[in-house]
Amino acid sequence: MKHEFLAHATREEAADFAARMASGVLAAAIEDSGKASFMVSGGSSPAPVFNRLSKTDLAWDRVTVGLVDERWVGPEHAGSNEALVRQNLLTGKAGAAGFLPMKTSAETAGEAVADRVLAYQPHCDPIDLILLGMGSDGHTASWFPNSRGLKAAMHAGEGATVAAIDATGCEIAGQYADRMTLTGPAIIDSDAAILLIFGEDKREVLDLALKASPEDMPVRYAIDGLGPRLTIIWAP
Ligand SMILES: O=C1O[C@H](COP(=O)(O)O)[C@@H](O)[C@H](O)[C@H]1O
Repeated sequence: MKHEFLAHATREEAADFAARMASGVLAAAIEDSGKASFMVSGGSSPAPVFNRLSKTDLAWDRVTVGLVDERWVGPEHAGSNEALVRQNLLTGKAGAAGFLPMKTSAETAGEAVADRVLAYQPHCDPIDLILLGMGSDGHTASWFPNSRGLKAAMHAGEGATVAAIDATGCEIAGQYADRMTLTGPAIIDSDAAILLIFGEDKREVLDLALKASPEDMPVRYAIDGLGPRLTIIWAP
């Protein structure tokens, strides 16, 4: 069985739907097990969903929010995914949620992997909900085509929740080459997933990815692995 694809007329409607779906999934997980893990992406797409969720009634003190990936810069940096999440999601009602950073004081993402694998393990067993994005090169998380560490990250062993990526030379990664990302097993074992994409250009990228190999367009690996647990939400 494959993913569900939902096209909305506007980005506002898509963000409303994604926020409603996310709060429903998290509430069900809390009802089931008393807690929920919510792994979120950075980049430009998720902020409208974060803003809606931050105003949503939920037992946020039972939710642990973590990152799908991080650029190896501190939270004071404009490119930090942690900063985006703190400013847009972890405010208001959602301010009661716990937060699991990826960035540590280690010099490089690689040096922090062992520590972050352990920190993320209890919350990836499996992840209750993951919010993915997709770049115009077909990357998701920090799985950049042709990046160093991509294969090891996608095909990591069970329990290896995070990995380092060196995206030097990958245009879309820009100045943020040193990164940490959730691994293949962490992402594709998630109980539920949303892939949020905006714009006609990204719909074309998605169409290409559905015909491409996971190595060329790594979002394909997440789409195939998640199958019916994935909802793709798109708006022009
Ligand atoms: O660098 C990143 O890019 C992707 C896609 O971002 P977008 O700006 O095109 O929405 C994002 O999912 C990832 O978390 C981020 O680090």
